[in-house]
Amino acid sequence: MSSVCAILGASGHGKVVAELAELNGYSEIKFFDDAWPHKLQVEHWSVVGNTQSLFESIDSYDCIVVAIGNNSVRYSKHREIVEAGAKCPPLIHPKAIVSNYAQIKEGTVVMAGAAVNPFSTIGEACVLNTNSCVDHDCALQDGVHISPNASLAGAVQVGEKAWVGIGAQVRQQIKIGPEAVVGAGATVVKDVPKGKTVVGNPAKIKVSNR
Ligand SMILES: CC(=O)SCCNC(=O)CCNC(=O)[C@H](O)C(C)(C)COP(=O)(O)OP(=O)(O)OC[C@H]1O[C@@H](n2cnc3c(N)ncnc32)[C@H](O)[C@@H]1OP(=O)(O)O
Repeated sequence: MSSVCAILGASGHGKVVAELAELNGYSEIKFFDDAWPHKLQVEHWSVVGNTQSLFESIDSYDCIVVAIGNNSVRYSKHREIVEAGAKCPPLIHPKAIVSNYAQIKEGTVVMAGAAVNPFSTIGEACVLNTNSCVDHDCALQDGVHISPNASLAGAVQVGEKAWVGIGAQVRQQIKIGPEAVVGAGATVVKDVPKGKTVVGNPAKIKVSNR
């Protein structure tokens, strides 16, 4: 029997999510994007409607993933579709390593090479991107993005909708506030306040953001 995955957001990230869904056994992929009907295709997959048409057909899908890079938009759209009754199981790449003792909530995607170690918890609509590492006892709230090759040491806490940039590293037991941004390549050795952007090694609050 065919199982269908709907993806909201016909973006580069959406393409990675489409292949991830195929690897998770979904035989049919349907994209939705507000650029429809102007945009009808993303690579070989069809864009079949916009956000409104997705809501109108929400019961038709075995899995719905919001593949929008912006953390706030992704999380709020995810909540709207969940409240409308969508099924949003997490998608985990067969070559990701997720501990049996970790917890991953709905709407989250775990890309190739990512690792999640024991007793870490990952909220809803998060992105654990390619080769990212979430070590033991971390707690990630909803809507977080850990970019490719970024690493969290043990017991790091990441607040709702925070973004850890590509190749960043975070020392054990650090708290990253909600909606904070850790810049690409940063080394975080102090807590990051809510909504602030930090860059560099050691990471400091970006001047324009103080
Ligand atoms: C699969 C995927 O593609 S997932 C996406 C992966 N992408 C990422 O992880 C990107 C993360 N984003 C960043 O690192 C961004 O550069 C941010 C958010 C830190 C800053 O973005 P912006 O506010 O647009 O900064 P902008 O590019 O205007 O640069 C402003 C200054 O900060 C510096 N700066 C920007 N980012 C960094 C960084 N990561 N580390 C050090 N300095 C930086 C710039 O050199 C510039 O300095 P200058 O004023 O002396 O010339």
